[in-house]
This record gives sequence, C-alpha cells and structure tokens, in this order.
Amino acid sequence: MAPSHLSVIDFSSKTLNNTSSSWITTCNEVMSALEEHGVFIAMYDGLPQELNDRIFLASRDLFDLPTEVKLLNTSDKPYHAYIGSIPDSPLYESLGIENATTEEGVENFTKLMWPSGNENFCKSALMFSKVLAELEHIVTQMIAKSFGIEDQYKSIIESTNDVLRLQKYSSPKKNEEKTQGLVAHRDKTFLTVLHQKEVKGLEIQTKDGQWIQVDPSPSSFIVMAGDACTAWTNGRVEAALHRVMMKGNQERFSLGLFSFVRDMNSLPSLHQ
Ligand SMILES: O=C(O)CCC(=O)C(=O)O
Ligand SMILES: [Fe+2]
Repeated sequence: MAPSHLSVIDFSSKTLNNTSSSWITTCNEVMSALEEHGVFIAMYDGLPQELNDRIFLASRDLFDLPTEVKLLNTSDKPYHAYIGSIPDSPLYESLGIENATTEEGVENFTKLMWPSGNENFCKSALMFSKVLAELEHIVTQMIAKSFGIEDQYKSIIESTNDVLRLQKYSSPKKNEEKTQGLVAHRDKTFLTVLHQKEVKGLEIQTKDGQWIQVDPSPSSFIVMAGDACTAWTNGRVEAALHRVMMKGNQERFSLGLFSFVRDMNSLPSLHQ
C-alpha cells in the first residue's frame, strides 16, 4: 500500500548545484515522489519573506476590484482567465496572468486591471512568478535528467507558457462542516507550483484513496504533475488528484504557477 504521506524535499540553495552529489539524491527523490503520488512538497528558500507578504497583499487588492473589472481578464484558452461564481465551487474565484515571467505579460495584465497603474502589484507579481519559475525549472531539469535527456530540459521549458493564477476562497459560513472550495481535479499542466498563505485547504489524494491535507508555510511549495506530464511520460508520472476544502470563518488565498504545454509535439521525445 502507498505510504499516506507526501514527500518533503529540500530545495534550499545547497542542493541547487547540479554537479553536487546532493543534486543527484534530490533528483531521485523528485522522481520517486512523482511516480508515487504525482506531487511533493518542496522546501525552498528562494522567496524572501517580504515578497511573500507583498504578493498576498497585492492579490487582496486584486480581488477587491469590482467584478466587472475582473471579468476583463479573458483568454481563448481554458484556465487562463477570470473564473468566478462556478456552481460546484461557489467560494472560489481566480484570475490568470499569461506569460507571467515576462515584464510584458505582467504589465498587460496590470494595465487591464488598473488603467492608471499599480506598480506594486506589477513588480510583486513579476518577482513572485520568477521565483516560482526558478523552482519549476529546477524540477524540470531533474525530471529530464531522470529520463537521460538533461541536455534537452530547456526545450521542455520553451514548450510551455507559465500562467500565474491568483486564487481566493471566501470563508464558508461559521460552524459549518468542511465545505468544498474547489472540486477534485487534475491540472492540465505539465507542472503546477502552488503556494498557500496561512489558511489550510488544499488536499491531495494518495493512491490508497486517502485525502491528505497540505499545511501552508512561507517556505513550502507544492509541486504537482499535470495531465501533460502524464501524457509525456506515457503514464509513468500520474497527475495528482487534488481539491480544496474550506472550514471556519477565514478566507483563503493561494497562488500558483501553471506551466501549460503549447504543443505536445514540441516536447522532446522519451525513449524509455
Ligand atoms: O488553491 C489551491 O491550493 C489549489 C488550486 C488549484 O488546484 C487550481 O487552481 O487548479
Ligand atoms: Fe489544481
């Protein structure tokens, strides 16, 4: 039976040198965690506390905008734009910033939401996306190494588009039992890197059917494989089934970098 806990993997700067033996050890840990659960918790010291605080304050400002402004966040691709008032997850609301690791991507979004500008939001969102992308790229490099194609990991990154999603869950009514914040699903991404602030809610299903709650902390990030990773690895890495359950009278904010594959044919092929 699968162990009913998620792997916690150290990504502090000391493991980031890809010639060190700890890098190889981390590579193996990443691959076995992804094969076991499709997800792991990365302990990563790349996000300064000040930026952590700033990005969550900035996302509060964003959700405080009138709905008609948030509805301007549109896209022709699913999961890239504003989502709100969905019948099976009424507490959930989210917006998406395409090309979130580029100045242009974040500036375009900021101008749409605040035509007279919001430098604090713009800077925080860009810096935050870059931190998450750095972690995502290290994990991608490790996956590529495990498949013997480390020299091609950049072409995986170039085949994806990073969308920063900002997510808010309103508090359920007081004294209620756990209420669904977001319906159980697998992401369509190659990888998703999530970061939650203080309020718990994210749950991941293990292969033995148990739901495990993931506790938030400023230095922990949830790295999840999505459907595109399952397709690319021919099922070797299964995307993690996850959901959000809310309890109590606190609202919840979470942020995620979602790497969507532009064209599956542009990913390097695996000869397993
Ligand atoms: O809010 C979270 O922690 C998870 C969000 C999520 O799973 C999603 O937007 O796909
Ligand atoms: Fe998700």
